[in-house]
Amino acid sequence: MSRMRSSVTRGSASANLPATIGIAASGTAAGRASGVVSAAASGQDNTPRSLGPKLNKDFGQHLLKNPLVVNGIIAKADVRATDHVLEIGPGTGNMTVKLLEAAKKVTVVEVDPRMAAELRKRLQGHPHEHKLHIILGDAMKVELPAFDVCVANLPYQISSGITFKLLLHRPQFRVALLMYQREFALRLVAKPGDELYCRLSVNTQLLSKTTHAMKVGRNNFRPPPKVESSVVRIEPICPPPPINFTEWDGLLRIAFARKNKLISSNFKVDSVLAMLEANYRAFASVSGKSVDGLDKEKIKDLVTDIIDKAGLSDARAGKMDLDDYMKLLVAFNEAGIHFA
Ligand SMILES: C[S@@+](CC[C@H](N)C(=O)[O-])C[C@H]1O[C@@H](n2cnc3c(N)ncnc32)[C@H](O)[C@@H]1O
Repeated sequence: MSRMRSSVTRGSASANLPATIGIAASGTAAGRASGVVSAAASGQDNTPRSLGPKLNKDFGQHLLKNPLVVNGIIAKADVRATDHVLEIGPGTGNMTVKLLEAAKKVTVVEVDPRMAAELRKRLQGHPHEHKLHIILGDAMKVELPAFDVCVANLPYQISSGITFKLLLHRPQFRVALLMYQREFALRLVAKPGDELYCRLSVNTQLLSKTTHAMKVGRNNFRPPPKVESSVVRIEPICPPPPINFTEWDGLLRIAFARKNKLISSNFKVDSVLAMLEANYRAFASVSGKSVDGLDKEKIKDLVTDIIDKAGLSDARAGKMDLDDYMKLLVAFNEAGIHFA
């Protein structure tokens, strides 16, 4: 019986990531630096060491060598036989092989041609080879297909960017199981009042339900990274909230500039008032609204009034929830205060 070969596309560079949402979460974007090769903590290494290209830490190449972890991630993704799965960064295919068994189709996006070649070689003659489609390119730049489930042991340097690229992708997917650096993962799931609660938490949770799915120790990777990892389950909120994300993220940037201060004082910083005044004038000129007598002091009074009326005069960014932020954005916009 002749077997169909996997298909390969060279990705086009059309990253259409809207606005600025969530890209710069504070202090979280460190990549995994290479460490010393060592044996898995549990389970068997399913990557033949004699095969495969030299691992490149610039691409975050830390292969998941413990099949128990691979199977655990795929089980939590609840892949159905009818699913089209997207895998970011397949490497030598430790997860890809398992995904092919479970899904109808698997599209992988791999930036390193040596890895893509290795994957093709590994799957040559495999009974599910025909289900595999390889996109050779940078996942941040290529156009992603419609898919049901995303699974990835991510290169950590693209954690924030790829998370929002996925969340803003249309049509929406059902679920994503993504491996992150532990601290980044904890930020994604942090709740108001938690130490790690930040703009990244609020932006992600506006668009999805996030849960911490699994801790993964360093020794499950080859080579082991310097940091611990965690898998997060991400379920997009469907339909997405009808929010102008540029406005939303603009408000959050001001709020989280000093998350433990009173929110009202964050909006009274000189540079913030100047920006709000300029935006107010721009919107007023479009809508024909008068700006007679408008100055920074007037904007300050308006801001104070809005925050008071929203019942947030004692609130601090680090303790406000999604509803508080939504209420505040609506009140600001209704009064002609804009963040973009
Ligand atoms: C942490 S390794 C995971 C490999 C494999 N999935 C595994 O678990 O064994 C990350 C993979 O992503 C690839 N990669 C790095 N940056 C990428 C990017 N911007 N777009 C697509 N793939 C990327 C690397 O070449 C590497 O194969």
